[in-house]
Amino acid sequence: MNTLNSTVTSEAGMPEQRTAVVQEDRPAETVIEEGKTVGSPFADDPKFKLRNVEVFYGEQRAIKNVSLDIARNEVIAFIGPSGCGKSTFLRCLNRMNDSIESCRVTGSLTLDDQDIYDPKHDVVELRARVGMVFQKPNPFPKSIYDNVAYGPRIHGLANRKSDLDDIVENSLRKAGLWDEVKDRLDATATGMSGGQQQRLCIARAIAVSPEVVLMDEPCSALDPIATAKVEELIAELSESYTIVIVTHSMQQAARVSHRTAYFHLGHLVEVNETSKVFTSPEHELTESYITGRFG
Ligand SMILES: Nc1ncnc2c1ncn2[C@@H]1O[C@H](COP(=O)(O)OP(=O)(O)OP(=O)(O)O)[C@@H](O)[C@H]1O
Repeated sequence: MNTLNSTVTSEAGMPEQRTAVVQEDRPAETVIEEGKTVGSPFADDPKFKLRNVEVFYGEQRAIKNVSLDIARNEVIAFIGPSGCGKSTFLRCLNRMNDSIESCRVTGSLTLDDQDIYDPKHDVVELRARVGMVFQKPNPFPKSIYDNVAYGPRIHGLANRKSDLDDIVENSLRKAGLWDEVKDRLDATATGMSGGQQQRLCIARAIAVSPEVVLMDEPCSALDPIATAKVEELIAELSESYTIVIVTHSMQQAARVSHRTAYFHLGHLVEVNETSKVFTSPEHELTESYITGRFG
């Protein structure tokens, strides 16, 4: 028997132990060494630098000593079995977890070397820099125009009506929606199809010129055609923005992302170039997940 001086979690989700005991006849890769991520979790010039991040819901530790860089203008996908902590970790990046009373985040999280959890950090400004698109399209019960104009108005980004018109048009164009809605900007947004609503939410997120867009399963409520449109959009947006996407679909991760991060029971097990993760994963748990042995 070998003894590891670190916390591990077994593939079967056995309780954590501070000291891991590995059976000789069991490959070492089936255990997770806490804080050790295989592959390439770090970048030369990161946008986000995340170190030893832990997230607690009350006593429950949902994210366990995760360190990761998110590079400028990359699309990185977070994948892993249900409940492994993908959304929790994503929500740390613009402090969306702040609204959950029992939630506590520790570790170092910087955006362009600024500590985003510094109590002096302006959360409204952070969320303008790091926008978010949710699983279910959630347009405001307002007109299409007002949905996109909302952010620029509250952030004072346009002095004149014509400036606001330009922002609305550009955002809708970038979201691939302008031609479909330009003749009915005053129509209520909730009357649009689900796919159009989700692209409107993307237009709303980019209207405030964010640097990063977080997407939490943005296509899970969409049909295949609407999904394909959003995926095309992600590829176009990646020229201007850093994109972090949580997805249950491995095919989607493979189609849209440059790097893929595999989470398991709150640990970040492996991060690599997406093609490598899906063709030759380094960690046995990643391989088990992508080959459908669990998940
Ligand atoms: N608001 C909350 N309060 C308490 N526990 C929570 C809360 N949100 C998530 N959790 C717990 O934290 C862990 C990680 O959940 P999270 O939703 O981040 O996982 P996930 O990988 O995104 O899951 P899924 O793929 O099912 O959406 C789970 O055990 C979950 O039950």
